[in-house]
Amino acid sequence: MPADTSDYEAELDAIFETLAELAPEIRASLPGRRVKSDEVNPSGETRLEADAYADELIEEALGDIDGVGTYASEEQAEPIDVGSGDVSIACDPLDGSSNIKPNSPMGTIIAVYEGDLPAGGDRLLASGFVLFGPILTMTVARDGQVTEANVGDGEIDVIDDDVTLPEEPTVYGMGGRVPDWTPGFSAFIRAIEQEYKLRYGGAMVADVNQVITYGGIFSYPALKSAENGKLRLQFEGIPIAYIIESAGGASSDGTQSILDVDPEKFHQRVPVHLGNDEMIDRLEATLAAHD
Ligand SMILES: O=P(O)(O)OC[C@H]1O[C@](O)(COP(=O)(O)O)[C@@H](O)[C@@H]1O
Ligand SMILES: [Mg+2]
Ligand SMILES: [Mg+2]
Repeated sequence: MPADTSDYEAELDAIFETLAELAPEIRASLPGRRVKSDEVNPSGETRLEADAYADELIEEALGDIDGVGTYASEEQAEPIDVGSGDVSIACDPLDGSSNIKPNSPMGTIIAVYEGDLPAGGDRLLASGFVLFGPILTMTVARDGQVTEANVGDGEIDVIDDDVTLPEEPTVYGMGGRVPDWTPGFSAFIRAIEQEYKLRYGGAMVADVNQVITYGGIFSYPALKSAENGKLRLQFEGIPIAYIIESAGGASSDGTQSILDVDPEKFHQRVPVHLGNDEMIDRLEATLAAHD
């Protein structure tokens, strides 16, 4: 169960209003920043100039909000003290940033936690993502409710105040090389590919938004070469799991909700499965049968 938000309404309002204001600014900064920098992030990935720029912009704006004490980013080794206050923000400034080169969609993810990091789903106050697609949108989960808004002009213009996964799933998308999948995960995909359409673009927020829109499942699974997969718990796993669960779906690390995973390390990775309840149940059952 995520944390009680009643003492943090003002901070949450300010955080999401500020993120909406930043969205067009981040988008406008992208065309000139498609090249790689010579830096490597804490997960060992080469940063793009766009990753670094978006991170600075977000740290400055969200770090300035009253009540926000800590800003942490996938792009930085340690959380940063940005003021006094009990609210910590964990951010993936650009999710799927390798998509900038082919000009494909990507996003920004934020998780708002109560207290110090690393934190688990029980200390999450709210989460959201901006999707830099043909339309600039922001999807926010707060108090168990998901809203989608247009933020193209920096204002929150709500399109849907009760985003819910469709009951009939139709799409699936998953990361990792096929020979690197575990036997259980391969068996699950072999079964569902008979029924559903493949949709995978390489940016979690965009791939997850396909699932939110059409119903289905998104996975970045445990791999033979990496038992915790690729995605990071604080910055990607927990915030998106909360959005999917609040929209009536389910999340799993293979055996339990991602919101129940123990946060041990700041840049910890976690296998991620998100989608309609029955597909997550079927996945967990197939993985258990191949254990
Ligand atoms: O290139 P792969 O292995 O399919 O990985 C894609 C996954 O990696 C990510 O791009 C990781 O995010 P970052 O760009 O923030 O590192 C996810 O958005 C996406 O699901
Ligand atoms: Mg990411
Ligand atoms: Mg990123």
